[in-house]
Amino acid sequence: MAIALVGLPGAGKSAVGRRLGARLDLPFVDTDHVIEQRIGCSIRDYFEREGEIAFRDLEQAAIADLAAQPHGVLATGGGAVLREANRQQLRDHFHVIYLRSSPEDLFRRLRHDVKRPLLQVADPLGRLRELHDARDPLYRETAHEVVDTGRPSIAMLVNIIVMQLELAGIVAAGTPPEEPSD
Ligand SMILES: Nc1ncnc2c1ncn2[C@@H]1O[C@H](COP(=O)(O)OP(=O)(O)O)[C@@H](O)[C@H]1O
Ligand SMILES: O=C(O)C1=C[C@@H](OP(=O)(O)O)[C@@H](O)[C@H](O)C1
Ligand SMILES: [Mg+2]
Repeated sequence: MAIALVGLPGAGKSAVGRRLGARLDLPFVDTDHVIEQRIGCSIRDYFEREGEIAFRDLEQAAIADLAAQPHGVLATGGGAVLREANRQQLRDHFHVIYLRSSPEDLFRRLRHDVKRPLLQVADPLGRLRELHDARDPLYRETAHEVVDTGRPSIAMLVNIIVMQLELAGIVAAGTPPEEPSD
């Protein structure tokens, strides 16, 4: 079974994905982590040094590799849906869930974050609004289902996703629920 999470930076793809993998007893992979292992430095440093297009090429290669043997829970980077080839690979080989969030909620979560290169600007909330407008249709086009992340905690989101996967017959019913620890 292969599940991929898409959504804007801060939507919870990495945090929810890790806990979802543990809950379903499936391996968890983060494309950003795969890329960092390959380049031997942080994505922020790579972005600054080599530019966005070089990063997108690495991201496309990582997604193609992971889609060749789809298994487990995959957290993508927020820009993975920008390329048509990635959208197709994800849609064809994974059950894709769009973690939808408002720019305002994301801003609250990421205000003090320094790791996300696209948000190191004077007006990060404005940038998040632009990213949301440009990408929301692409996330929707790629995803098989949409989960709203505005109010639920990470633990609740894991429970909501498992319930939806059970209802859709993608995982067997009866996985014990996540403890609400946050
Ligand atoms: N639903 C949520 N409620 C509270 N905090 C969250 C939620 N989703 C994510 N976070 C927090 O927001 C930050 C960004 O989450 P992360 O998983 O790295 O996002 P992404 O991988 O989508 O960019 C992390 O500190 C994470 O713990
Ligand atoms: O939105 C984007 O274009 C990006 C999101 C990041 O991942 P997260 O969505 O996990 O922050 C990372 O892939 C890179 O900085 C580019
Ligand atoms: Mg992430």
